[in-house]
Amino acid sequence: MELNNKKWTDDEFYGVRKQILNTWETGKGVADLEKNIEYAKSVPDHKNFAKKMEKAKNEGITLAQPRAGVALLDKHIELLRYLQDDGGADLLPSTIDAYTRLNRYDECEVGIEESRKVGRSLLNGFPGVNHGVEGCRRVLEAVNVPLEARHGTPDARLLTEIIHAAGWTSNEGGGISYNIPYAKSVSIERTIKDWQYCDRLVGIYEEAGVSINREPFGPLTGTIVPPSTSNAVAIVEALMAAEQGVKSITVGYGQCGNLIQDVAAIRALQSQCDEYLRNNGYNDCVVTTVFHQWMGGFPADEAKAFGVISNGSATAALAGATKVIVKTPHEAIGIPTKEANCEGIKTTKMTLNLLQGQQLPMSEQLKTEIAIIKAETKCMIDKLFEIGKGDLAIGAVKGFDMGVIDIPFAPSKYNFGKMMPARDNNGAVRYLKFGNIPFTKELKDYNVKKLEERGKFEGREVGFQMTVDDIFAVGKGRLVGRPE
Ligand SMILES: CCC[C@H]1O[C@@H](n2cnc3c(N)ncnc32)[C@H](O)[C@@H]1O
Repeated sequence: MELNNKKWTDDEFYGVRKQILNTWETGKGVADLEKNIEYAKSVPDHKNFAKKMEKAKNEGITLAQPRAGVALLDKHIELLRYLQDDGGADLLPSTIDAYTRLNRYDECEVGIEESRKVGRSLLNGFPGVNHGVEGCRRVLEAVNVPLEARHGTPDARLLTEIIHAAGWTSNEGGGISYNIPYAKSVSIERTIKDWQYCDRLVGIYEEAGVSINREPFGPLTGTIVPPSTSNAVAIVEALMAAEQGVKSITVGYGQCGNLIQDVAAIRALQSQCDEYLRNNGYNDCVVTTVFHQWMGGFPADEAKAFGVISNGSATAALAGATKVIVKTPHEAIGIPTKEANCEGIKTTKMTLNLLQGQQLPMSEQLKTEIAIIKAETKCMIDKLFEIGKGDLAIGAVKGFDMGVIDIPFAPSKYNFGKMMPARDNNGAVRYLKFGNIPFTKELKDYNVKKLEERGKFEGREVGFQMTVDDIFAVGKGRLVGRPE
């Protein structure tokens, strides 16, 4: 099938569906799409992700959502109920394990078996495909808030069929955001097509009256990604999802650390995503935003980790993000215990509650940062439309090949890999090397000027050593990687 940014026909969709459902035995359990939709229709409104996100946006509140996932079904249910009841999570995940993300369901079977033997999770997440629609429905029926699959799966087609048949009304990911940061040699054409399938499935549920939320993965490599780079990817994935019939879209952004720039990134993301959707004829989408607490290196000291978590929560609230993704005091170690995960949520909710109703007021500085982010984002997206001759999917594939969008520190061989970021003297993330990103001269000059201010302050050359120092800075307890 040729790649293009057009809604799939029924023949195209159902042709692929038959083949997908045969890739693991649990695919049989979701063969009847009508029955799947009937079950999803039975999910009450308070457990519908799209509805809860829209309500939060209208009320101006920021919801808290953790990450969580373990191998065994009963343990996973116990974990989610604990995070809901003791932590106060407004929304729940099921973080899917790495084998599932690579479609290695046979390894999941082994992992589940071994986990049963030793009585603890030997998988780094919940193997949703192996537990099948029955298992995933048990998870949904055991909790009282909406449920989302969070993962990093280039080919999530079978997982998506199963989770939505189980009444999970949100799915994270996208053809770019779950490829470039997660895979080494999967083509962007392949993953855009596979995620068009996932989005078309959501469109079919929507057309049958079941609202389902889609969340492109905002942070990407989570390593000082400039806001306009991650905003551009989020908006491109939102546009491609809308073409397949998705109506509820949560665009995301990973905290960078300078308060004004982070607030500007969320404000720019919300308004520019609305604008691009409207200008491309998608007038009935509901766009919300998600702010990911700091995704880079964390301090091992738990008290300091709580400082990072609180800081991220405050930024999310002041930005007016619709939801915030919670980190835990075990971030520097790895997968958190349920207690540590719970503490991360409580710290987050305490900060959100204290700031409820407060948002950072507009200022000259904030206005400038919003304008810079929007202008940089526009340069990238409009170039994709141009080289795709109006087709965004074709433009995205060509654009990555040309370095029009270039994600720092990405493992994918399809990423251009010439752009390099670094923080300015206030910690805002700027472009140190532009690679082939098609910025205007004034935008390039702005970035250069901001980095030269830092060089002058630190008494050193502007260069890659700043980037290296910035990567380790937060783990060492500061934002800007000052020379030692
Ligand atoms: C892109 C997401 C990275 C974050 O995702 C967390 N994460 C991954 N897997 C699990 C899990 N099974 N339970 C709780 N958190 C998890 C990591 O700690 C990191 O912060």
